[in-house]
Amino acid sequence: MGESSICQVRATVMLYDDNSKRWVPAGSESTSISRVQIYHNPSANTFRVVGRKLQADQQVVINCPIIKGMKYNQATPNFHQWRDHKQVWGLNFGSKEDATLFANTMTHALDTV
Ligand SMILES: CCOC(=O)[C@@H]1C[C@@H](CC)[C@@H]2C=C[C@H]3CCN(C(=O)[C@@H]4CC[C@H]5C=C[C@]6(CCCN6C(=O)[C@H](Cc6ccccc6Cl)NC(C)=O)C(=O)N54)[C@@H]3C(=O)N12
Repeated sequence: MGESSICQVRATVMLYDDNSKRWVPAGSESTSISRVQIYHNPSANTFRVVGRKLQADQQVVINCPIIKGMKYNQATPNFHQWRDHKQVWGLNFGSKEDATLFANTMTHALDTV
């Protein structure tokens, strides 16, 4: 049994650059919308966030496991963020509905792992 996508939203995936104290777009320089999904592997009971640019190249801009105890911060209604072991991710959602859907799925994942 492989992984299946349990939620799909549109968001710009950002990384916080500690040196410049700025948010920079993940992946190649261009700030653009990605399709961001949460995948669930039921046999391993693992979840991860995967984002691909909507542009032709479908570049993977985030592939981040959802780790037990991770804090998911809804900084604003459509900008949410979390830390992994080495960086801070930010999602700038295309809509508040997408933000709510993603947050609900992330919360479910964090309650389950
Ligand atoms: C409107 C104009 O927006 C902007 O120009 C930029 C570009 C906008 C998108 C393209 C983006 C949108 C929305 C706002 C919302 C506020 N915000 C910030 O960055 C705030 C302001 C101060 C700054 C300081 C630190 C910083 C960065 C790194 C992480 N962090 C923390 O505070 C973490 C948070 C956290 C809490 C709990 C759990 C996990 C985590 Cl991660 N705390 C800790 C304890 O880790 C942070 O989030 N910060 C955004 C912003 O400015 N911008």
